[in-house]
Amino acid sequence: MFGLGSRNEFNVEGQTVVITGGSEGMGKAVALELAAKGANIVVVARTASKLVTAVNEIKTKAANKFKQKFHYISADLTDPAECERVIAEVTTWNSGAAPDVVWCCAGFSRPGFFVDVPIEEHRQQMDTVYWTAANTAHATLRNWLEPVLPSAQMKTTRRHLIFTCSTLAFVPITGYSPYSPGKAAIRSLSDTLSQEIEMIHTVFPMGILSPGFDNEEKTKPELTRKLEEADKPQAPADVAKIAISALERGEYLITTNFIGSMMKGTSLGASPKNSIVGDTLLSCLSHLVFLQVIPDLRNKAFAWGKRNGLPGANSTPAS
Ligand SMILES: NC(=O)C1=CN([C@@H]2O[C@H](COP(=O)(O)OP(=O)(O)OC[C@H]3O[C@@H](n4cnc5c(N)ncnc54)[C@H](OP(=O)(O)O)[C@@H]3O)[C@@H](O)[C@H]2O)C=CC1
Ligand SMILES: CCCCCCCCCCCCCCCC(=O)[C@@H](N)CO
Repeated sequence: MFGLGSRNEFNVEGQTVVITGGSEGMGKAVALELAAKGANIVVVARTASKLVTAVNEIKTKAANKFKQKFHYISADLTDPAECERVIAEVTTWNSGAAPDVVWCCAGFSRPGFFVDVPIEEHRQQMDTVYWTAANTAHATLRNWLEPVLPSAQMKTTRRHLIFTCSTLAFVPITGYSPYSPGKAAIRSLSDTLSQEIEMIHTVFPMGILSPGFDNEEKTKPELTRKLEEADKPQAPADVAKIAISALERGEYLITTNFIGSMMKGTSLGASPKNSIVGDTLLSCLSHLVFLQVIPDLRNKAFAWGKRNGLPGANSTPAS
């Protein structure tokens, strides 16, 4: 938990890993990295054609192509029954053994000012961001924690359930109101589960140069772009590598760059820490930094509002 040892806390060689949202972006990058480390991989997303292409690419990265297996399942994870089906199908495919690692990467953002985004879309974002993760976690943990008769017990490897959040769960930015609340809910679920089980980790990326990012740029307000200009979006492969190294060190809340760590520091609260000394110092330092950052963000928003008017003022009223 404290990341002090040199032991690899996330050895996936020979293990079976399920990655939701594994057909593109960060999820696919995670799949490619873990295939190269010797894992069997199952990627899950809705669009089968993208999954087929992804699996073919993931296969080429296998450390041992004679031993490793690859599979995809098309499912809409906003539906809890679909998550149960996914875990059951993986278990059958895996010769009756549950997956060892489940990494929730599914999700995307549809930015816009709160009043400009129809209320149904806010609810859909909660489904896409929070419920895909919570449904997957629920189905997985029910499977993992199911009591087994002593005579049927077998030695299981160390299991890991990993959520993919966003640093917006630490520091919200205007324009992401359809999205950040779902990510903040994942963080809360993660902290709650960390008191129940030891196998939970959550990754908080900054911008990722993925197909999802290209899409969100289409509806992102100019002000949002301005407020996040300090962020230099990272390549999916870099985000995957940095997150996996942190998992190997046994970290719990994982950030992928300096600004992300500052955002975590200022919002660490009662979350379990990776390192008592390191995280406490980070927290102190980031609180000092944010004394200046918070008014800066607010002033930029105020100045933008003065120039452009209130959100919603020019939008057509809901019918
Ligand atoms: N891009 C960014 O800047 C950032 C992204 N993140 C988070 O990181 C994760 C990965 O993002 P990114 O790399 O951009 O991903 P992409 O948007 O590029 O890919 C999203 C993946 O999720 C799948 N997916 C979406 N909805 C569902 C659903 N209902 N059921 C099953 N699968 C679904 C998509 O496939 P399909 O559409 O076929 O279902 C696809 O495989 C997400 O959780 C995102 O919120 C965090 C910080 C920044
Ligand atoms: C030294 C400290 C300075 C701190 C400045 C704070 C600036 C805020 C940057 C916000 C960046 C948001 C990245 C997440 C994006 C995301 O999750 C979406 N792209 C969704 O896909």
